[in-house]
Amino acid sequence: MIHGPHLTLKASEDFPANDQGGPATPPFRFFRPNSDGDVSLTDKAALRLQARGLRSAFVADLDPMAHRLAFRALPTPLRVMLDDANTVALYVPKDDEAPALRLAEALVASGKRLCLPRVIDRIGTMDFRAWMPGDPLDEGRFGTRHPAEGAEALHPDAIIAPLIAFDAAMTRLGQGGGYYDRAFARYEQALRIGLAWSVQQMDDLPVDPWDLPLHAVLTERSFIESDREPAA
Ligand SMILES: Nc1nc2c(c(=O)[nH]1)N(C=O)[C@@H](CNc1ccc(C(=O)N[C@@H](CCC(=O)O)C(=O)O)cc1)CN2
Ligand SMILES: Nc1ncnc2c1ncn2[C@@H]1O[C@H](COP(=O)(O)OP(=O)(O)OP(=O)(O)O)[C@@H](O)[C@H]1O
Repeated sequence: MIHGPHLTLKASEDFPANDQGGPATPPFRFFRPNSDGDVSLTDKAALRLQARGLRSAFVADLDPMAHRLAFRALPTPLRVMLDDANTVALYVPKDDEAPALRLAEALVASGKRLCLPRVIDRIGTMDFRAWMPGDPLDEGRFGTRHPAEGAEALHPDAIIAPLIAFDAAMTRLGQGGGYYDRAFARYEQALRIGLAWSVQQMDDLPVDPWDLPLHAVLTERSFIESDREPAA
């Protein structure tokens, strides 16, 4: 539907190279699998394994100062994209995921209500519960954390989502539970914004029929925006 060659990208904001004192990292490119290869790199599970390894090596190698500074600011094009969004969903990062909660203060300062996902069951259902910096978090499934019991359920206007990998067509590869796919389908008017380390960008991820493309991805180096109308 929305995927395809018509979906071209512009780098709306490329952060100055190495402005955070971090290592210069060339964009990673996956080798396309060849037809007689014995490892299918198009297989989502194999891609997840490799992408997790890359992400973890990248984060381990990151200069501590660069890590501390990453994702601290809300870049102007993202701020503009979020102009009409009252309620923004962040996530509590685990493992080496991009540190989404660092955006919380800036979002609150620009008048947004925040919410976080709460996993409801093991078959892919989650909802979004109100949260403010400083509010307590409960332990959830899969090592995730979510707002405490009783936090108000909110309808997000923008969903800032974790990911394992993304590509130039704004395809998102997640943990494989389908939690975000379902949330994107349920809140189909909401903006879908991926948050990732730049090393998580790959060439041509496989697309399943239920995959909805992201509207933008924010990395520690750039803000990559799809050129189609947001929340169409
Ligand atoms: N930080 C964060 N929160 C999130 C997600 C996420 O990807 N990251 N989710 C995105 O969907 C939802 C939770 N779903 C998740 C599904 C699988 C795993 C995961 O790490 N799976 C491990 C096995 C863990 C286990 O079974 O205990 C794995 O696949 O190796 C994490 C979250 C909602 N909250
Ligand atoms: N809108 C939907 N409704 C019902 N099931 C869905 C929907 N979207 C995806 N699924 C199911 O979720 C499962 C996992 O999908 P996929 O491998 O694309 O997950 P993912 O996007 O990587 O994970 P996540 O969204 O949890 O980060 C698939 O079996 C798929 O059938």
